[in-house]
Amino acid sequence: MAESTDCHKAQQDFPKVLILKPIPFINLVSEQYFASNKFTFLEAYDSSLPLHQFLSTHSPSIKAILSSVGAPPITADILHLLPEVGLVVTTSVGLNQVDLLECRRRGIKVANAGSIFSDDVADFAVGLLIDVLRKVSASDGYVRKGLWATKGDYPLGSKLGGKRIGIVGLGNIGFAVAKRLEAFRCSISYNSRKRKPHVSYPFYESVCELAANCDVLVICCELTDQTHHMINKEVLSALGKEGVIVNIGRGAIINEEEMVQCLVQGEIAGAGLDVFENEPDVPLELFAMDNVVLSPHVAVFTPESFLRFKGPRGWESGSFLLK
Ligand SMILES: O=CC(=O)O
Repeated sequence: MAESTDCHKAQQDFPKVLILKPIPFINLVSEQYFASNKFTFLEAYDSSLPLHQFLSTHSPSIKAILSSVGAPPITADILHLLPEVGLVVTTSVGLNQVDLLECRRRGIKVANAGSIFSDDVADFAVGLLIDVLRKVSASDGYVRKGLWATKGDYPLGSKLGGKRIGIVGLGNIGFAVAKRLEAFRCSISYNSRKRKPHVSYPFYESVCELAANCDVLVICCELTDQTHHMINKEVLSALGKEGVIVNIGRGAIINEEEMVQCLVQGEIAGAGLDVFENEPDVPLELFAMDNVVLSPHVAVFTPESFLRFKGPRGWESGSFLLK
């Protein structure tokens, strides 16, 4: 009994790490993760207290925040309630849910998943593109509904090789997508915040010009104030009636309403979408379109990548990059 009380006391002294929403797929590592002997995890989502009250109650002991894809935003208001926080870590690549300016202002360190899942996301982007062009999911549905036998052959898809691919955001993921599509004999060009001096792919300063010179746009950039709704009707019209868009970045980089309109009116040919503006809500119009492939934000990583970066003593140092 004394031992368990001591143990309980010792645990109370561990630095507290706040979690605002269950970490997706944490079952991949869960037992060791929650048995940490270095931290106590405080799961705000399990508390019956309203969030602000929960945070005020625990605020002196919360030293770090663990975030993830789809977690509530870590705003200046939340950070204001947590004066002892010195570190925010997210299992995601995207940092759009973290107020980075406020973190910088307060000297809070921020770490994300860096490039450890880039291959997985890039594989998925190529998968979505092949699916849209060659109608893999649509023809699967055709066979399953028994329509092959009653209605005959399904329309053929379009060839990937030779397509002009525009990568929007040539970071780790964008580059991994480009390398894969080069192997399919596609030609690559890109738009990024800045021209990359060591990259020979043609660079377009304007995303609209990139779209006008491509058959496919693959959205790989971060969601920021600058990229919010950057892909709008004008860009999609420039991509044109034969054009296809793939999004594995964040839903709100595309003006979803305008994209749906373009798809409904046949102003672009198709879309492969892993991310949406208001996840998990997906515009209903898309459900009826067999030129659109939908997935529920799963490009993110595979169990293999997740486990590869966990050594016998937990996460290997260097897996998560400090920003
Ligand atoms: O969307 C996934 C991520 O940001 O890791």
